[in-house]
Amino acid sequence: MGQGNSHEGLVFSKDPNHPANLICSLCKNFYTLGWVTGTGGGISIRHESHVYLAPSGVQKERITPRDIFVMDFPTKTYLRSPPSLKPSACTPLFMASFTKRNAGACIHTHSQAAVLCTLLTKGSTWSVANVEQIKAIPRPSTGGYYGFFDKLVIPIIENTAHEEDLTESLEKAIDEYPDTCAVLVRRHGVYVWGDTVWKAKTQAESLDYLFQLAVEMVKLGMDPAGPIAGAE
Ligand SMILES: CSC[C@@H](O)[C@@H](O)C(=O)COP(=O)(O)O
Ligand SMILES: [Zn+2]
Repeated sequence: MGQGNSHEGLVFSKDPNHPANLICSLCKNFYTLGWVTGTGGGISIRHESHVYLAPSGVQKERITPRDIFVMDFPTKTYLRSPPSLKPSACTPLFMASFTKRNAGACIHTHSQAAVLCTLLTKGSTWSVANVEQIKAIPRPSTGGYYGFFDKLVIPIIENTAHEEDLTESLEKAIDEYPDTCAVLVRRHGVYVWGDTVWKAKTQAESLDYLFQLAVEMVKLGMDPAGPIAGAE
């Protein structure tokens, strides 16, 4: 065991639902979806007072629990730092969802559909309406979820040279869009969070479905946020 691995109990568990195991299995899953290819993207999980983070610049689908960083959430100090690795550059962005929204997990993808949706508009939001999958997206102001006839609006922030420099604009978007569970990053990807890791996953999947659908709709000359044809 190298230096920095003194807290093995924090990451080694036979439980497949232990956050350190989940980060590894979900990254494999996300890799097959094209969300975390070429080291981009990732996921962080907050469980009780601990935040679990992947290392930076590594092939995310090959991470093992040995590589996982653990932060003490109240003090923001690292309890476990694997030697020769740095925590994900997305850490301050994941932390924004934990501190501002009390999220239990935050997923960052480099999904091409997400990137394309940021290129379909020069504006600061992306919208979709009247699609069944919208109903999987929570709407905190109502205490429930979006309805089929609602318009879902996701803020878009501009990309920066370095991931951590996105923090201020992501925090601003979270404040300005209290109903959003995601922020798109132009020419880069999306951050999606949820109350639990499973909610974050279903919300990220639902949003990616909507991003892919919207791209196809635009190719067919349809407006993803427009009214239902014939119902105007
Ligand atoms: C392909 S490099 C991508 C990184 O710059 C960044 O955008 C990213 O999503 C992952 O950062 P990382 O520090 O590897 O967790
Ligand atoms: Zn990224």
